[in-house]
Amino acid sequence: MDFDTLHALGKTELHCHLDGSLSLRCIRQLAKMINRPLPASDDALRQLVQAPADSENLADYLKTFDFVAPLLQTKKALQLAAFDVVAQAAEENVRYIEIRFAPAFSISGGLSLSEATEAVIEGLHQAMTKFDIVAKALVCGMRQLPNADNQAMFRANAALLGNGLVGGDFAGNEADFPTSVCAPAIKTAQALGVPLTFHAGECHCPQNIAEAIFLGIPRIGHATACFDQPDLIQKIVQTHTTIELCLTSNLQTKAARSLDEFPYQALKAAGAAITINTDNRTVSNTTLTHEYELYQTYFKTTAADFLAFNLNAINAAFISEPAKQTLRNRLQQDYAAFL
Ligand SMILES: O=c1[nH]cnc2c1ncn2[C@H]1C[C@H](O)[C@@H](CO)O1
Ligand SMILES: [Zn+2]
Repeated sequence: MDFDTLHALGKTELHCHLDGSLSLRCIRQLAKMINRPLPASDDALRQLVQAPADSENLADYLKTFDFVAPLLQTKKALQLAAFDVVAQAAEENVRYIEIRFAPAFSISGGLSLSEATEAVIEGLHQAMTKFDIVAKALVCGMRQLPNADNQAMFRANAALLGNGLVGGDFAGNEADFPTSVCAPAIKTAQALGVPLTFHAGECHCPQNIAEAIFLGIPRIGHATACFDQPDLIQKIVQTHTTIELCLTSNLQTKAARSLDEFPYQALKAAGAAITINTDNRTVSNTTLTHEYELYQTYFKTTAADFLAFNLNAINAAFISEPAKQTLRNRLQQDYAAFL
């Protein structure tokens, strides 16, 4: 399929970070609101907000996020940011998206942990009235923060569940903060009834994936380190764990040092529920259409595969069964001409 066809295909995205996906136009708008000077040329700005081509690891990649954090400290900024990311997704025919962000990184201007989320939800709602897309929010605990902080964040946000907020995640510094360290906050989120996904396997540590599954988490972001672990892949299949693959991001963080270390083929062959995601549209300089193009080029992924991955995403989405059925019908229609 050519790029225009891939662009036109209906899509779904479970794994997209708000702060890593702001358009340059939105970054300029938010910077202006706080009188922060930015380079005049988009090329120069891009250098500041994209992960460096020579990132050595996840920690290196994550440094890029420090640049936008000060821009996301007011209700208005978070609303505009959420609207902006949904608009980008709708433009490439994403029918359903879950957008995640860390409330703890948006409270230095005086917002509370739940006000930050309310602002994101407001932006998502505004975008849904304008575009043909369903957009929901996930709140991220951060691995490097104390469990008490992540627990406070989930407690503060639990009341918003079902009202635009549909679940939670843990992101951040995996190399220094393994899954076991986060177990108390994971258990708190689960006790509060927060559906969870979880970043794991970006640092050549399959144990972090295994522990997340053991803790009962039904979706794993990345899971890259399972690529040469047949027993773990079997576990993923047996437990019906859905995997949120992020190809470009993995090559940048060196979670996969080559395509051979990317687990797509091994997971697909084993019958695992995989999904395709951008992770960070701006930091990784990608779009979902571009990711589809890469899968097609590298792995000969077909329209039937793409449909199957979209249906996997719908199955694992943190929304009601009737809402899922509406999206499934829509995607079946989208792909009918290509199968
Ligand atoms: O790929 C990632 N792995 C771990 N953490 C990540 C990744 N992409 C973004 N993050 C972090 C940085 C953001 O500030 C935070 C919330 O979106 O999530
Ligand atoms: Zn991520």
